[in-house]
Amino acid sequence: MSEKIKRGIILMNLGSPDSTSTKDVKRYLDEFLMDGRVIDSPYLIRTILVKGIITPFRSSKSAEAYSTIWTKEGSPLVQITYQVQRELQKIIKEPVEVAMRYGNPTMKFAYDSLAQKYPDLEEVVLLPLYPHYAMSSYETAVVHAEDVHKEGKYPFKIAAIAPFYNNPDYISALVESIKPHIKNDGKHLLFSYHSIPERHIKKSDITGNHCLKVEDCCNKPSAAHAVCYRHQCYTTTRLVAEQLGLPAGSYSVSFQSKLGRSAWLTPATTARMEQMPKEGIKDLMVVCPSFVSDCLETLEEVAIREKENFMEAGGETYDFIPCMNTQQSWIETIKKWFLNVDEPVTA
Ligand SMILES: C=CC1=C(C)c2cc3[nH]c(cc4nc(cc5[nH]c(cc1n2)c(C)c5CCC(=O)O)C(CCC(=O)O)=C4C)c(C)c3C=C
Ligand SMILES: [Fe+2]
Ligand SMILES: [Fe+2]
Repeated sequence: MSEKIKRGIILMNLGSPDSTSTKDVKRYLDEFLMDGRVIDSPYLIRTILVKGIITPFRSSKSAEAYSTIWTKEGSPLVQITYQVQRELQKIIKEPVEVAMRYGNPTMKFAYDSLAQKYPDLEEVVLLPLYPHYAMSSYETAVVHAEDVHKEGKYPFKIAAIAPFYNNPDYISALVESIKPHIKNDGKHLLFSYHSIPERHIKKSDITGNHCLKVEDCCNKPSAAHAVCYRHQCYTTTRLVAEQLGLPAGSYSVSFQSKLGRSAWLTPATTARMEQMPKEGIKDLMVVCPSFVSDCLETLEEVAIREKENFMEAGGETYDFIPCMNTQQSWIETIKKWFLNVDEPVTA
């Protein structure tokens, strides 16, 4: 008799449009930006903002950006997540599924596939592919997964792996992805993280009086750090810099992909690209640790557009460091977390 499979894993990523047509991009952006954890205005204002202003104007520009990175298989982010699935499936016997927060494949599709193919499943481990906690990434993915799970009355329970920004295996895998680019030739290493609104940092603060309220908040001990995106980005940077032995001043942090006019985390990557050559930084490497898979924000924004900004401002060399993608140590790390799901991944 065949062995009963009791556990499975779902790799959860953000998602992409189904194609680069303006129609598909608009549908994707509407779903994404109507998420109250992404644009957190009251529903009516959000609807006017998103459907009346942002997506009618942004969709065609965004579709053009997607066309520059699209492959014959589709979106890099979705395809890389499938590649991770295949690599992981080679080294674990339990089923591995993929789900996107927005677009396809949906969370429901992943749960349904598992439930149909594996009737003995008792637990599904969710891995949101975000190293850092933000209400607009990790939180919305997990809440959505819980909602769909409740609605579908699936026979298995679910357990989510926590943000892994300081997990030693994640840090080592990230370091391994950066190391081949470091030649000890004086190049500056920029850690460019996805930005978020400052308002979100304050909203997520579980103490209500620490984040962006206390001077140098991210470096002062606080329970708020368990869900503080900026603290977690700084921590990843510090741990990677320590492991690479980078001297102070040879690396820095910036935040990319701002949308709209409100205050987002600074310094902005675009502003730094213009300033760095004037400060004497002419040779640059850029790594994007808020993403584990390459996507629009790394391949188009950082590898193409920000490079142009840096070179136009007087930069001389620019190395974009790809995400971990299907790197073997990253795949082995996911396997380890899955097999030890009851142990915390965050220190
Ligand atoms: C790293 C995690 C992410 C956080 C946090 C995040 C916050 C956030 N994003 C937007 C708006 C957009 N993001 C877009 C693309 C995009 N964002 C992430 C990840 C995070 N976003 C990824 C991986 C991607 C790429 C998706 C892909 O298909 O490759 C886009 C769409 C593209 C565009 O038109 O620029 C938007 C819009 C907000 C408003 C936000 C926090 C409030
Ligand atoms: Fe984003
Ligand atoms: Fe903080």
